Amino acid sequence: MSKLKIACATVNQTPLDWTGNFNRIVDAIQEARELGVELLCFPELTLTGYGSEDLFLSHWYPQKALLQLEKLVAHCDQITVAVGLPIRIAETVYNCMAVIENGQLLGIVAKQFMAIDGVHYEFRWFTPWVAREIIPFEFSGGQIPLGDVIFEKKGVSYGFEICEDAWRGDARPGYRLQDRKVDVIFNPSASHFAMGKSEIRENLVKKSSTLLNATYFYTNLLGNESGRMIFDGEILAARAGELILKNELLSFLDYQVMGFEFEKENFEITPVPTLHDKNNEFVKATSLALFDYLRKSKSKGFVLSLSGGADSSSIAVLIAEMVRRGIEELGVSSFLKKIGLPFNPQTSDPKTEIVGELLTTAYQASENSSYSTFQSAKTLSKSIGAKFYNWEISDEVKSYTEKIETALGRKLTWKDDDITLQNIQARSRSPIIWMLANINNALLINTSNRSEGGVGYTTMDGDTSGSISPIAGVDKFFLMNWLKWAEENLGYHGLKSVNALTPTAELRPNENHQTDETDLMPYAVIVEIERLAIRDRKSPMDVYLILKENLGIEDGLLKTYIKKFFRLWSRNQWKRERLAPSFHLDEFNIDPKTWYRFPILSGGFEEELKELDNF
Ligand SMILES: Nc1ncnc2c1ncn2[C@@H]1O[C@H](COP(=O)(O)OP(=O)(O)OC[C@H]2O[C@@H]([n+]3cccc(C(=O)O)c3)[C@H](O)[C@@H]2O)[C@@H](O)[C@H]1O
Ligand SMILES: Nc1ncnc2c1ncn2[C@@H]1O[C@H](COP(=O)(O)OP(=O)(O)OP(=O)(O)O)[C@@H](O)[C@H]1O
Ligand SMILES: NC(=O)CC[C@H](N)C(=O)O
Repeated sequence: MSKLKIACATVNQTPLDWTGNFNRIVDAIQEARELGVELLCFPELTLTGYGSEDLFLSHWYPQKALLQLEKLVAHCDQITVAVGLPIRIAETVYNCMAVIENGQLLGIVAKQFMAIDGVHYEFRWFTPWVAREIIPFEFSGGQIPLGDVIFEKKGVSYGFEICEDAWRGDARPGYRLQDRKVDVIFNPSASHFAMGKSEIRENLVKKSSTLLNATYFYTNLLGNESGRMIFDGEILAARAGELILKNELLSFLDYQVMGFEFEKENFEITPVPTLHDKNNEFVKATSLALFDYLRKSKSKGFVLSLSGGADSSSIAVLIAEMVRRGIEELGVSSFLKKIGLPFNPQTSDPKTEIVGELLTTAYQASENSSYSTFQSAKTLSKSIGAKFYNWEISDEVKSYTEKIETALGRKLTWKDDDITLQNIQARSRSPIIWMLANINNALLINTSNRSEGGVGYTTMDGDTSGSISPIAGVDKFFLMNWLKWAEENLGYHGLKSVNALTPTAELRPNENHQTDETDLMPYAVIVEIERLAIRDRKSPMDVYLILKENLGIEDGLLKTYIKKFFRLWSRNQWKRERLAPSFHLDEFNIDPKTWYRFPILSGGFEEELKELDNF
């Protein structure tokens, strides 16, 4: 029985970077050839990038992708390559995989099921292909089959389930591939990263291999392709229910190629061990996403208003980790070249030096800031090597306040003007930190987390200022635990004082002892309500009935929390519409442009909350 060396490639693409996308594919093919690979599968929509959005709807974009495919054919000598691209036929666009062999296009497979849940909106761009249909397609002066096509190489037959195809239970194309007795099924994917997702995929791939009686290969795109979604570049293979191939996820490399020698029979199965840890997944995904965002936006670094509290401190650590992981995997010079930083580290600690070049932090004290947050910010910033500034915003706050008092002809007081007096502090920090971002040509980081976003606990154009919002997809409860984990497991001893603080906005006079949780409710409760109300789309009454069983909170208090959440949620949709782009990191998020849409103006659940009150 002949053997066939099969591999998958993952690749970090960018919409509209035609040359870069093409070259990375060609480089991966070259590496595969050097490894003796005979059949190589790339992820979904490799030639264009998955996140091309409404470019897919145009005529010229799929046409140009087809020209890229024509060009690629010449690079596929002595190898079979499957690569993803959009194909337009008259007024419909299909999400396809093209199979090229020895300088010839053999055929094109079209996706049958559209991904439409959570962050996916494929029906906007693509039409599902009808099972069993195959049509002739004109290509380079000839005709090739397009549709529900299968292929064969050296006696090994193979077919495709394109990403979502595999997630559709009994309807999945894999069952018909099984009827057609294929030996190998490839799943080229563009599957968004979410903590815990890799384990779900492993189970899908293992189950598919037994269910469909085939060796099942899976390959995902890599990196922060186009802003919000992160791809983890996962490559997997399973046979007879055992995982036999898995790569290192969330790589900083342009591409990875991984595979093995396939035999129909006599195949020795060596299961690969796997390890899943959300804390680790979070830091890997976010640091890679920051790296890609930095280089793809051609920015020169990051600016962070660092309060010493949990949110801003977690971002400082994520940027330090971006440098640590990046130089560990790419090496110092390659890392610096990729981000376009003309800089030569002079010491034996390049990581700290590079953090100093890339990250500028500033503590901006108001009259209500405490010495402990200042110490915490300074210690952390210095410990990672970031630039640290420290100034007061009291003059600006005083100047604005006096101007409005003169205009109104009255004094502002904490009794009558609480929110105004809080917000002016947060807003006075914004213009000056934006100046640093402009001077450095750097990205200003917004520090919002999902819990704050859910209840709008943030000042618009104050602490919402920023160009990216890296942690807006995770809840505060998770972040606080993650920071403790990072102090212990990643060696960030500078987090000791951060982890000792109670979350507070420090916007009211000190004698008020303001804390986030007294202003709102315990963060652990926000998480529970948010999961049910947003992730599971439950009504206020359902949220109450479920939490009443699970949380052990006094009835009246629980109702108060739930009412507060739904009221604040509704009132603050407009704020979520205005947050800087954020990364999708968890099983759900509250970003109106990706996971959760909600009316900006609404009745705010008043009827439902009254029913809850009267229950
Ligand atoms: N539907 C709608 N569409 C568009 N705009 C709408 C709107 N409803 C209200 N607005 C506008 O919203 C404004 C109110 O929003 P905004 O000015 O942001 O202020 P607001 O949401 O009223 O207050 C900010 C809250 O965030 C807390 N905070 C601020 C800063 C930092 C932190 C921290 O944790 O460190 C916490 C602060 O304690 C306070 O509870 C109104 O003046 C109005 O202009
Ligand atoms: N004294 C300060 N100096 C610099 N930036 C500040 C200061 N106070 C607040 N900020 C900015 O406003 C943001 C919002 O504050 P918030 O309290 O929500 O977050 P945090 O202080 O980082 O964390 P925590 O809520 O745990 O205290 C901060 O992340 C920071 O960017
Ligand atoms: N691109 C897709 O088809 C995504 C499908 C699937 N829901 C996933 O997240 O993996």
